[in-house]
Amino acid sequence: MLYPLLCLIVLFLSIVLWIYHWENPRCNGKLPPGSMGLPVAGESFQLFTLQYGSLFKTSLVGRQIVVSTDTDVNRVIFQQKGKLVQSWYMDSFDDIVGKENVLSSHGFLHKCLRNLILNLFGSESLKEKQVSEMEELTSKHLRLWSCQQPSMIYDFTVRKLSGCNNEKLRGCSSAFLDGLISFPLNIPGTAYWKCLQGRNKAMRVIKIMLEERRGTLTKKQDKDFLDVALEEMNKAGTILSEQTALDLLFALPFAAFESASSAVVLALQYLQSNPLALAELTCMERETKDSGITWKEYKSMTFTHMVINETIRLGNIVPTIFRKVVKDIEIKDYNIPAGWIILACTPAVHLNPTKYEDPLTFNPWRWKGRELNASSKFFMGFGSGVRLCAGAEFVKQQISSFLHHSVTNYRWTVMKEGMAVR
Ligand code: HEM
Repeated sequence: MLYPLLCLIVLFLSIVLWIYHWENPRCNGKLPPGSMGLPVAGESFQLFTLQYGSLFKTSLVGRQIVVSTDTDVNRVIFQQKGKLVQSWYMDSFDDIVGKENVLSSHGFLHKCLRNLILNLFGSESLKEKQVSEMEELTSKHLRLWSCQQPSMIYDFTVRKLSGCNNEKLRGCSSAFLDGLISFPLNIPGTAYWKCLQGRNKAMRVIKIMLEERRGTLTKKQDKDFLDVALEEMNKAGTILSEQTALDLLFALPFAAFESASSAVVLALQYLQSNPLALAELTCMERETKDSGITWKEYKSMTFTHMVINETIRLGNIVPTIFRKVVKDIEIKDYNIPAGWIILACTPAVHLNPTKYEDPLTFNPWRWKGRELNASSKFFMGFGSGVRLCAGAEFVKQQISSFLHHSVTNYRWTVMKEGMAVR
């Protein structure tokens, strides 16, 4: 009788201790305010109603988390080069986009992947050549749009990566995109399962593309990502494995397509409801109206850049960025222990009325006289610091080309009202 009773008391005390530790996590200082919520579930269900100020602790799906909408804290975190914090994404995200994806990679591997991407998508490689390629493709796709074939951004990214438009690869994309943001339940029939199936199919196609290219590798001038990746993989002591290259080839078109197409659609929606902005965009003076836009012209399209920044500011395309704390951080009188996740909500500053007057209004003119860079203290739509979006210049150029052609050569009407949910 005594033994079961003792067991019950021990069990009870262990549960009480566990709940106490859950609510009062270990910390070498003061944690930010907030609550850890219920054991395990944390505050997953209340996240969007929490009100503890701009920096608070909580727990979401079993993780210890500090949420930051504080611009200074976010800036400090983004400037870190992996010593205090590391980029972090959920395991289910890594399962889908690949374990060695650029977003989750660190140190030398991250540097190597980032350089490979910037070689293709950074502003140096964009200049004249890309402007004309983009022009040609935009015009072609705008014509195709009348036949309902909107896949411009996806096709262009795949072309830059592999030199061709692979129909089979495009076929895998819809299943993949449906499941990218879904509950990670790998059971036949679920969106997540379909997504992993889509990934497997796409990876088989990409592997064949890489194999075919391996057999025909030549020293050509105009290299795509397959050429560059194979060259890098052939170097002695390289850190780039075949799997990493395949993961990158798989993930980039989707990353580019998802974000850039959202931005284009939002820009059109905002412009449609703001005739003054649409008129100003339409009457851009051209040196020679019949030829394509030059790099110099693209750089001087100030109002277009203002429209793009305003769209990204208002559009919340990337609502949060995650970092994992690798060494205790002292910040603003608080201590964030190693192992915790920081969820940096960059859009909070974009909608802060003290930084942007009447923040929910689409007003491209507010950017007059402000910096139009991809990142500044009050604009982090493309992230900031060492992980600043590697496709920022590329996507801005894509959107500029698209907006210019659609407003100068076409008129559009809204056929069915959509609703953007923030
Ligand atoms: C409007 C469109 C886009 C938005 C709003 C956007 C936003 C972002 C943000 C916020 C980050 C930082 C993530 C972090 O710090 O963890 C990021 C990273 C990245 N983006 Fe974009 N992005 C866009 C388009 C693109 C495109 C078209 C490409 C591909 C060419 C691309 C490639 C990347 C890559 C490779 C990274 C990782 C950089 C690194 O970790 O060093 N993005 N993007």
